[in-house]
Amino acid sequence: MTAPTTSAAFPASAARERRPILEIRDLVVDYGYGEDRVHALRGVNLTLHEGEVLGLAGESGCGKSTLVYAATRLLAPPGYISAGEVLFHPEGGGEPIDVLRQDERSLRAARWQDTAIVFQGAMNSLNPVYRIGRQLTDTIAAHRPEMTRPEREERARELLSMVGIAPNRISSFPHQLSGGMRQRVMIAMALALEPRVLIMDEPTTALDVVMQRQILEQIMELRDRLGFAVVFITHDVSLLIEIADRIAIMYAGEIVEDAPAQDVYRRPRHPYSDGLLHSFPPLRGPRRELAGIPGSPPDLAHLPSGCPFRDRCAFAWDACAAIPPRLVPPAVPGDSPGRLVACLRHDPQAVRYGGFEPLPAPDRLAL
Ligand SMILES: Nc1ncnc2c1ncn2[C@@H]1O[C@H](COP(=O)(O)OP(=O)(O)OP(=O)(O)O)[C@@H](O)[C@H]1O
Repeated sequence: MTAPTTSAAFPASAARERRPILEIRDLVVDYGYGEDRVHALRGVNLTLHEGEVLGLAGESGCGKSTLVYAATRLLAPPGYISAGEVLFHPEGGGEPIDVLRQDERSLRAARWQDTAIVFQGAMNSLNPVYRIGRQLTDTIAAHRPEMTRPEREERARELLSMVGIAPNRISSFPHQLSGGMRQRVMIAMALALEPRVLIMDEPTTALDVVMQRQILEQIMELRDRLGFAVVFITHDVSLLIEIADRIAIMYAGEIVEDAPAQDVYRRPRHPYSDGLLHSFPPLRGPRRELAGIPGSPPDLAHLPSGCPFRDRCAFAWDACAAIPPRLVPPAVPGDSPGRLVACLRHDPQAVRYGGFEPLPAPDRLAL
C-alpha cells in the first residue's frame, strides 16, 4: 500500500524540534448571549511550529473559521472571546506576545507582517476599480512607508511572478484575470510583507480541481523556499494528507485529534477522523470505500452531555453520555509522541474516575 506523500520537506518529527510560533491556549468563543448562546469554541489548545503546515479539518460549523478569526483578533460580533490566550513568539526569541491582549496599534502593525490571512472567497475582495498593481503597492506602502514608489512596484512585480503570474499583469484590472489568478493575487498580497504565519481558510474551494492543485503546489513550493508556517483550513481531510505535516480535526468546537498527517491517514484514532477519511476520495494511494458519517453535528447552543460525537459513533457506550473526553495521548503502544485524541476509549483513567468500566481491549483499540 502506497501512502500519499506529504510536502515531506518538513517531517512531523521536525515539528517537535522546532520552536512554537503560535500557541492557542484554552480558547473559548461564543456567539450571542443567554439561552441561545452558541458555544463555537470550547477550550481549544493548538500549537503551530515554525515552518510547519498545519491542517485544520472538520465538517461545516465545527468552528474552524471561528478559531482562526479569534486567534487573529478578526472575530466580528456577535462572536466574542470569553477566555484563553493566543501567544505569538517573536522572531529571534524573547517573551511571547498575547495577541488577545495586544493594543490596537501594535496589532495593526503586526497584522500582515507576523500573520497574514487568505480568506474564503478572497478573490472577490479585490477592488474592481483599481489595477492589481495598485492594490499590491498600497498594501506594501501601508506597512513599509520607507520604500520608494519604484521599489514598491518592483516588489509587486516580484510577488506576482512568485505566485506564477506574469509581472506585466501588474496593470490588469481584477475582471481581466481568471478566478484562479485573482486568488493567486490574494496569496501574493498575503505574502507581501513576508509573514511568518500564513492562514488559509479554504483558499481554493471556489476553484476547479486543476486550478486548486496548481495553487496548492505553488503554496507548498513557496513555503519550502520562504519558510513561513501555514494553517490550512478545509473540509477535505484527504487533501490535508497530501499537503500538511500535522492535522488537527475539529468537532463541535473542540479539537478531537491532533497528529502527524501520515498517522491520521494510516491510523486515525478518533472515530470522527476515521469517518471524515471515509467521506472524501483519497487524492492518491489505494481507494477507500466512501461511507460518510451518519447523522449531523450537534446544536452548539444545546450540547449533549459527555462526548458530543456519541450519537454518531459506532463505539459509544454508557460512559460516553456522562464524561466529556479530554485530549490525551492514545492508549496504543508505539503511537507517535505528541499525538493526541479526545475519545474515552483511549482514556481508561477518566472512564474509571467517572465510575464506569473501560471498553474491552478489542473495541477500545479498534481505532
Ligand atoms: N455570526 C454568527 N452568529 C451566530 N453563530 C455563528 C456565527 N458565525 C458562526 N456561528 C456558529 O459558530 C459555529 C462555528 O462556525 P464556523 O464558521 O467557525 O465553522 P466552520 O467549521 O468554519 O464552518 P465552515 O466550514 O462552514 O466555514 C457554527 O455552528 C455557527 O453556527
